[in-house]
Amino acid sequence: MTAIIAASGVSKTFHQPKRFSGLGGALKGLFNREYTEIHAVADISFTIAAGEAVGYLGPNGAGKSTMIKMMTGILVPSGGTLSVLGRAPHNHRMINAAEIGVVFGQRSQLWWDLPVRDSFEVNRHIYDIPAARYADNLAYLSDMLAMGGYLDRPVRQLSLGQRMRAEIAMALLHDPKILFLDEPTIGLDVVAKDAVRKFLSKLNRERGTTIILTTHDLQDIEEICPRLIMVDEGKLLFDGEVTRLRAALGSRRRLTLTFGTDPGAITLAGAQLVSDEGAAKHFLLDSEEISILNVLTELGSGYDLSDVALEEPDIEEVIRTFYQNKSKLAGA
Ligand SMILES: Nc1ncnc2c1ncn2[C@@H]1O[C@H](COP(=O)(O)OP(=O)(O)OP(=O)(O)O)[C@@H](O)[C@H]1O
Repeated sequence: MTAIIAASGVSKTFHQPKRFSGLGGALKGLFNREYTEIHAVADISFTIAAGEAVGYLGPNGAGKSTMIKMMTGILVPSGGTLSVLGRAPHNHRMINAAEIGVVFGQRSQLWWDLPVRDSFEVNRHIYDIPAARYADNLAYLSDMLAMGGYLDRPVRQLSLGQRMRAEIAMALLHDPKILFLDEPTIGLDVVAKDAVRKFLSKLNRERGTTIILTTHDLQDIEEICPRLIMVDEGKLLFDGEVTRLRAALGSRRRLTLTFGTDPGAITLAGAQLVSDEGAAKHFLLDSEEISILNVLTELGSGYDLSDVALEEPDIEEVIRTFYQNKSKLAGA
């Protein structure tokens, strides 16, 4: 697959004027400008292929929005090279804008007092979308995002969930190859989050639209993005499949064996008993290699086993372990 986004040693440094306290400090600041350097993005490299869905994750101030703003051409990198669809985005903002879609969860692109449909019409003119394609896309998006009931209502009357669905539709009317989303589910309730996630996942699968999203919500990653890029303090900490992250951290799967009657104490090689409720026993498996078949063979016959459940470690737990074990990942 060809890379449609390539970042090589990309960095972004902001220079913020130092503030001094008190009146004397304010005067000092006027005549003696000193700056603090903020390395919002520091030497980040990755490539993204067409059709991928990638989650960009990190704590507050990690540099996620700054990276998205560079990829969309809003900010100019301070160092390194960045290419989106074969071009440096900040040098080709107009052409770049025609081929990408952008959704900023906290900033609306819709016109507040106009009906949703009118905002869409504005984009139709800006992007010069042919009438038939516009009609097709509007029908598809309106159906997929269940917007039929509110297309003719002013944006200010919409719920946050309705508005977010309209924001996403607005960003997709011109058929962008890449959709960037900065915190698309922030502030939404569970039902609205679910609708947004299902749609994005379907869009990626059915239309092959490349998706890059930043989020604090790990469930966004679980449901939309097989690949995860993690950053902290501007630096790249992990880039790979969520499953590889789990394996690298040794996060363990949880096995629950349920019996018709309490079989008493049970020990299994390769598994550690973490809680014993009599008829239900919970184990943590020591490694990725152990399968249910291994366990059942180890257990042997003669047990009144009624259910076996194997759960992947919760992603929240994986990420927590990650931040506690950053160094372990260096060689992962
Ligand atoms: N225009 C700016 N001028 C100065 N510093 C900035 C500017 N924009 C961002 N920063 C700083 O750069 C760092 C990274 O900010 P950024 O918004 O990219 O982080 P983030 O990971 O998106 O955070 P959050 O999850 O809180 O949105 C922060 O320390 C922030 O204060």
